[in-house]
Amino acid sequence: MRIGTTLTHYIIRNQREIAGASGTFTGLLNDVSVACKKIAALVDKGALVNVLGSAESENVQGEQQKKLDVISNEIMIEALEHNGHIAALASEEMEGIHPMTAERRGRYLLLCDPLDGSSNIDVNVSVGTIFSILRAPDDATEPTEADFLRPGTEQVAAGYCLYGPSAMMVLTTGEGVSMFTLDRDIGEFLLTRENVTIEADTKEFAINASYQRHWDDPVRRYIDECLAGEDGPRGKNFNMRWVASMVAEVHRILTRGGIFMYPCDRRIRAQGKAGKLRLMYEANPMAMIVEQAGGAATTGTQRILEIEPEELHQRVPVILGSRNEVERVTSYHG
Ligand SMILES: O=P(O)(O)OC[C@H]1O[C@](O)(COP(=O)(O)O)[C@@H](O)[C@@H]1O
Ligand SMILES: [Mg+2]
Ligand SMILES: [Mg+2]
Repeated sequence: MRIGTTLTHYIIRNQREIAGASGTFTGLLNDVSVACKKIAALVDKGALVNVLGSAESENVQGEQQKKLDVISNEIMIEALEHNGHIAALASEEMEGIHPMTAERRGRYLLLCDPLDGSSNIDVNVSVGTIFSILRAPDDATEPTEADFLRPGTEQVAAGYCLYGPSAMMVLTTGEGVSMFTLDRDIGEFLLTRENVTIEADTKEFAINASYQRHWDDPVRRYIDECLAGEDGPRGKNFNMRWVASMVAEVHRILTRGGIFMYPCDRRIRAQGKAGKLRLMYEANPMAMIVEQAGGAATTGTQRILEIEPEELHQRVPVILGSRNEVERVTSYHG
């Protein structure tokens, strides 16, 4: 499609090709983009408005919430609640699902991490919103949590909005990945890149190396080999990055390749968890985007998109990005 096309027009054009499309999906993506524009405006204003700092509360996962975590969650609910596009919403910041009333019940389910990378809010470093869209069950009965527990292969669409120097919406509906940049003067996301692909090889990895002493052998081996550079078995030097906002890491990988790892380790296992990142709000949508761009995403032992979810707030190890590197780390787990 023509570079500069608005996100709304882009979605309408896509949907026109689908027989029987009712406009609900177009409306839903429009709701999400409105919410993201509102969050982008707040992130942009930062210390000028009262959105920085702690909210003095914890979310269901026992994590300290930031004011902007709570506000972003409210913005998502408000944008989606009245339009009849979704049957229910699930969010990292809410313990249970948020069902719509019967008269407002739509055909889709939306899952989101309203604000990803919250530790970066107060230091003015990139954060983002991640979302995943599933189809609601046909029978139009009251949606339940069980309706959300579907493998990532069933996602109808996934995307994120990066609040960086520019705000960017990155979207897949299962036919490749497109990027839109927010033109703040006209308040629209405009298409700036289509058919995004991730190089199969890379010389850049991202991992929080402060947990090195807790790592399992396969992860330790992979990183040791990268660090050994030209003199080691890989025969090339690697660069390292860690933003601590998954959205920013994935965006870098979509732009110039790389591998991102948040593995399970002894520290995480000792807390009774299987990983740090959330399957439904982080791993699944990002895995769909990365695969749609020709990359790969595994837990080390399994393709992320094929995991059968057991609970809404389930956590998983994540290894994603340039295909050959992800396959290498995964083979070390074999
Ligand atoms: O602080 P750590 O352990 O490096 O973790 C950073 C990771 O945590 C996350 O921030 C989790 O997201 P939230 O901010 O939504 O909780 C990821 O985006 C990021 O990759
Ligand atoms: Mg997150
Ligand atoms: Mg979050």
